Amino acid sequence: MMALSLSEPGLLLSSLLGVPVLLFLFVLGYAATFHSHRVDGTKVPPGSFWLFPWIGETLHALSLPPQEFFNQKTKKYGITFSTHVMGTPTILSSDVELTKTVYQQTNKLFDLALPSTTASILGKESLFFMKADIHKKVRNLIKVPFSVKELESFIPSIDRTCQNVTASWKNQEQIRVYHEAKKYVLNIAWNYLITIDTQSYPYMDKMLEDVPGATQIEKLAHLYFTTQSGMMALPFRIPGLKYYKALNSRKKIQEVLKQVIADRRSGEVECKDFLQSLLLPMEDGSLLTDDQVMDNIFTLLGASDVTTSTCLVWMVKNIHENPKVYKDMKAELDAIKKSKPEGELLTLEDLKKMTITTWTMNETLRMINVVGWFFGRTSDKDVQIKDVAIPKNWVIGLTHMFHLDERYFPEPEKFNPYRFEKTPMPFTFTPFGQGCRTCPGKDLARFEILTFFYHLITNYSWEPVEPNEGTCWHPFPHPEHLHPVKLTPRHLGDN
Ligand code: HEM
Repeated sequence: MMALSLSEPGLLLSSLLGVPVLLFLFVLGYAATFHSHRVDGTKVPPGSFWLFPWIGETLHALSLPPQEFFNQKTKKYGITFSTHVMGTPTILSSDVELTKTVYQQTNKLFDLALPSTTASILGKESLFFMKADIHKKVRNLIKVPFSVKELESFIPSIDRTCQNVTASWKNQEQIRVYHEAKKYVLNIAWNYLITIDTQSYPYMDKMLEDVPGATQIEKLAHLYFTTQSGMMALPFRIPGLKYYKALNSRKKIQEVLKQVIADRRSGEVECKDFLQSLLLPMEDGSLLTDDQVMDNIFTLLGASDVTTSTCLVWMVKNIHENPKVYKDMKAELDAIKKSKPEGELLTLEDLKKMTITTWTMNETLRMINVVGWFFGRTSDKDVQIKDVAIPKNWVIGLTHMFHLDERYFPEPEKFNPYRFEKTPMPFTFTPFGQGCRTCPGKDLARFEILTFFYHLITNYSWEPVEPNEGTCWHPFPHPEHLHPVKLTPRHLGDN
């Protein structure tokens, strides 16, 4: 048999020519495979998957604000289109009816689609990954502590935390709003979860002695932030890398929580907090395991932190850029402060009076999708909803882009809280989702946000240090430099 040698010029040439041809054929086949996907004869929505498998259009999408990517695609393909992002073929849509149906079919036809790193950081027993049956039982269990009735007794704790955080700004000429907002939200979350402000945990000092931070809550916050930064990182367990550090911090928090849970189960310590309600029997009499309890504590920390602090920072920015809104909020909040005896904490009745502040929160949530670019659903079966084919294992992304549709919100690019004087059309304003997985923390978030602006506006005025600060859009939208502002203390009646 004659051996082939690449040293032969003809063979070398044809080999070199062969590589691009093979590559071309591969890419053609790859693209054709996606475009030919059908469910019951219906083709997937039009779109493009770009050239390379796995990467798809990810880099292009991440290089733009979500709205711009969406506008580009919508112009070309319509309001429902196919793409390939984050390693998965994906359908994105701003169609209200389609979104509503996907929400209604969640836990029936669809499960949540989240990155695998999120799963390993939050834990596989997280509410996010629970299947229909257990999900329903746990949602029923947490319904009580998240109800307005129960949260009402937590308002003083939110108020005290807010006063501490805002008082700490007195000696600072400048703060970074996003950083402060995160600190505030996380302190509330830990108090809500395990009553750390009034309950003593002596063993934590030893367990957390090598963790940076002056107090137990600061140490827990430090560990949590390290954990969180691994959620969207590449999943390499290599010392020094974000994901590795995140898993180590998670382990440390778990050790602490194990001890806290053991004390509660033994009846030695009893508090009126979220952890205590997770230890109650579910409707069928069964109890959550320690792992389930711990994973759901991580879930609440993660779900409350990014969302609420993102809303807070954009609200601060929006209010400053809209003097009429600022003036009206100031009048509203000053009036509430004037009506209260000195030192009295906020009540539910006070929060209910914050109408313009609530509209401003809604308008901020309308304009910025604080949960990130989109969150997805996926199915292990082919699904067809009206004329949209969703093949199995594809992701259907819920983008909430209809918040920016002029048919539902005229002049959608304009920040106009007063539009919320009228209730939006059904299913067109859904910052907290819909259906069986609607955000359970929405009232807690609302109370935190209203309290924050009550103390900010009645105690300070502020000027942004960088009026033209850019925006980082991914994974969660925030001002590029965490929004540094200069604060000036103000007294009631001051402009
Ligand atoms: C402005 C603040 C917030 C916004 C905009 C927000 C929004 C959302 C959205 C859109 C979802 C997904 C719903 C779905 O998949 O259908 C969600 C889920 C969730 N949120 Fe929130 N959230 C906020 C604050 C909070 C807070 C403060 C907590 C808890 C302390 C919380 C806990 C959760 C949990 C546990 C889930 C998962 C629910 C499930 O899968 O059953 N969120 N949130």
